[in-house]
Amino acid sequence: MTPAYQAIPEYLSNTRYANPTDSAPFNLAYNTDMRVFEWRKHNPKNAEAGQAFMAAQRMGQRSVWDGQTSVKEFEMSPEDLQNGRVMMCDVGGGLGHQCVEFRKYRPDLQGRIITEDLELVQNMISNREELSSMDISLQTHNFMEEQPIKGAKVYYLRNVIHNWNDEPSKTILSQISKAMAQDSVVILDEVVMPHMGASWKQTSMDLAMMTMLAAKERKQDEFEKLLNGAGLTIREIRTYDEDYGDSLIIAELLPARVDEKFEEPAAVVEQSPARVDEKFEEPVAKEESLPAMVDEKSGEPAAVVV
Ligand SMILES: C[S@@+](CC[C@H](N)C(=O)[O-])C[C@H]1O[C@@H](n2cnc3c(N)ncnc32)[C@H](O)[C@@H]1O
Repeated sequence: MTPAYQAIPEYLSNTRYANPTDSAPFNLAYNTDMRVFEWRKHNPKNAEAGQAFMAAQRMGQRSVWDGQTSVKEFEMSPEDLQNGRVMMCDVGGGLGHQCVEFRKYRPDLQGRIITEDLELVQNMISNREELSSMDISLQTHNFMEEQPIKGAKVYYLRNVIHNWNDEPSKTILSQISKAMAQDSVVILDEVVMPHMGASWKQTSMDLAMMTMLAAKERKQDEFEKLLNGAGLTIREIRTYDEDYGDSLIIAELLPARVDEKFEEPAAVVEQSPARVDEKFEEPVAKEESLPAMVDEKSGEPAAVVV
């Protein structure tokens, strides 16, 4: 990462100090047009170090699976269990470490767990026996493409969306929303930035995302707008680490999307922009959010990774 940080002044000077959205200082430093994840395919040693770091990065910090944060969304009905429904689909789950931690935390919650990531990454998994003994399966998946796991109870994404700017994030979330059942939820496990007075831990994460990936940490209203664009809306936010603002953002299908997918009465369609307005007091124009909702095409400062 260091060469990318060193390239920041030159990169910003070249781009007239605009917020990076396509390329990043990383691209200048490593003289490549590829994004980090693509570049790592050609630099397997870096890829391995990056994945190991992600698995370990929050050690010593407060874990989301520590008994203080409700995980009620994962609870399955007897019918769900009988039908073999997937309880947790960890999208961009890396080496599957969050699934293992979740199982250890709540062994009483039965239901299938699937961890998804790129083939290159899943080839690095060395504890396959441990995963299968915990009923955790691997699924190779590019999250820009159709989500193969349909109707999971929870689609969980930790530190995934902060790696991408808005357009690709919308694609990732749309692929999931298309696969959701009426009662599925998406849980984003991400930093939620405050409007003012961000801590140094938060700003260092934000800087890392900009430097490596032309991406960013987001505020609550930015998450809501992004989710709306993928047919989703925030149901609840549970912050479990105040220093970082690490939070579970629980999102469900927008009522309009439920009607569209499940052919239910359309009586609540008009509520969706109002809900956003109410919650965040932002003028969310109907023209802006509704077409997007239905557009299917489309530790320490150093301890921050992509
Ligand atoms: C910041 S890491 C987070 C990993 C894990 N969720 C965690 O919290 O430790 C982002 C993950 O996204 C994966 N990823 C990047 N591009 C992907 C793609 N197109 N499809 C699926 N996974 C991808 C990376 O391989 C990496 O494991």
